[in-house]
Amino acid sequence: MIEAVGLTKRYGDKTAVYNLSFQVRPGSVTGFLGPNGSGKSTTMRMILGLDNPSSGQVTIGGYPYRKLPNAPRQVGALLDAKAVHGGRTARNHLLSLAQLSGIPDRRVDEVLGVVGLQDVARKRSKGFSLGMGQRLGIAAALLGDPQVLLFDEPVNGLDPEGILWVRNLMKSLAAEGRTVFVSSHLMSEMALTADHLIVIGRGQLLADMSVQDFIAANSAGFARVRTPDTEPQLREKLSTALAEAGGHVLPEQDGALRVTGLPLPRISDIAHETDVRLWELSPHQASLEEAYMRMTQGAVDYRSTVDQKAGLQQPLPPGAQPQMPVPGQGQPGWYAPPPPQQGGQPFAMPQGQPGQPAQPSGPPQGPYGAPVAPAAAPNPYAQPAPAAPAVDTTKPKDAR
Ligand SMILES: Nc1ncnc2c1ncn2[C@@H]1O[C@H](COP(=O)(O)OP(=O)(O)OP(=O)(O)O)[C@@H](O)[C@H]1O
Repeated sequence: MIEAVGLTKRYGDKTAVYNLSFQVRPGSVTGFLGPNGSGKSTTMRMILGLDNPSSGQVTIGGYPYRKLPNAPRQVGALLDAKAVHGGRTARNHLLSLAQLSGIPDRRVDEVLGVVGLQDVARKRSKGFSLGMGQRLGIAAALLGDPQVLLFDEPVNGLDPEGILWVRNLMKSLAAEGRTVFVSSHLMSEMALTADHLIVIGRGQLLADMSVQDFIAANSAGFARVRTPDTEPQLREKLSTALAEAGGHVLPEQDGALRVTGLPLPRISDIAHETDVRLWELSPHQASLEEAYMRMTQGAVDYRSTVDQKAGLQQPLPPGAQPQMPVPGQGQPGWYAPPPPQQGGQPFAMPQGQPGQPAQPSGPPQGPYGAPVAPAAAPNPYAQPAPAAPAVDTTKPKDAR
């Protein structure tokens, strides 16, 4: 088990991690989520003894990493896949790691097989693609057959087959009773891989709960309602009636309506009363991505702006319609419906000073129950956000 208690890391004026306490338990995959710069890598580095906490502590099996007996046999980690000697072959890189930790040479060939690099084992790693580098980093993490594994964005650069392989690998490692702690920005992947989530924002704990609980706590389900495409006036009629009944109605890209605030039977009754035929009425659960966006939107330091294209865009071809606004696209502050029992985000960013308890109240609500981006939410930890373009999280850190 990994246990952090009051973990804090300051770099000069910058507080990267503040008073973080959590446990990562064996037997499940624990996802570690947070916006860019929220402190995930810093936390992982402290777990691995690569950085010293300013205060607090983090232990693995009760020991700080540096005091763990034979740590490389107990803990495997992928932090930065590019941190290899590019002039060495993949096999020699792993052999040198194995020899340092008293791991037999035959284990190197085993892990090369596990990650699918056996055919390039004798090639220098500087010629490796991003995905091959990731596989080599994963091989290094598996080398000592450790009980505790940390992976920082392991699927970066992997092809779909590789992503599926990593997903199954994480799950099988956890099923063997190991502790698996994995960070990723790919929410769809996390939803399929992780059992439990630890979410941080600006260095502080936002959530520590199962994936199911996280989604339920941060977004309500919604109904998709579709009226006949051939009769657009029915759609308008139903929208008005649903809104009058207290529902929140948003258009979906395919012409359906997304309705929150009304139970399905009520929507059906309203459609019947207003004499509107339905082609679809279906219940939906918000995705992990939507729940995550809702929770963390107040803790994002690097936010993109709409590209105005300086008037350079081509005029629409004759007859073409401008795109219909779609929930979550180009609508700042719209993420997923809030959970009804909470009336909003239950895990708002702490508004107080360090050391003071977080305020449980959610951010101000906008139309459709969506929280309005806090205009001047005091953040005692962040530096002023640089006027930088959005960070492309699909690229590895060293390629951004
Ligand atoms: N060595 C350092 N010196 C100064 N500041 C640092 C250092 N390492 C990290 N930071 C700062 O600490 C904060 C947390 O960074 P960290 O890399 O841990 O975030 P992250 O959650 O891993 O981000 P990302 O998702 O972009 O990888 C950032 O503001 C970063 O600039």
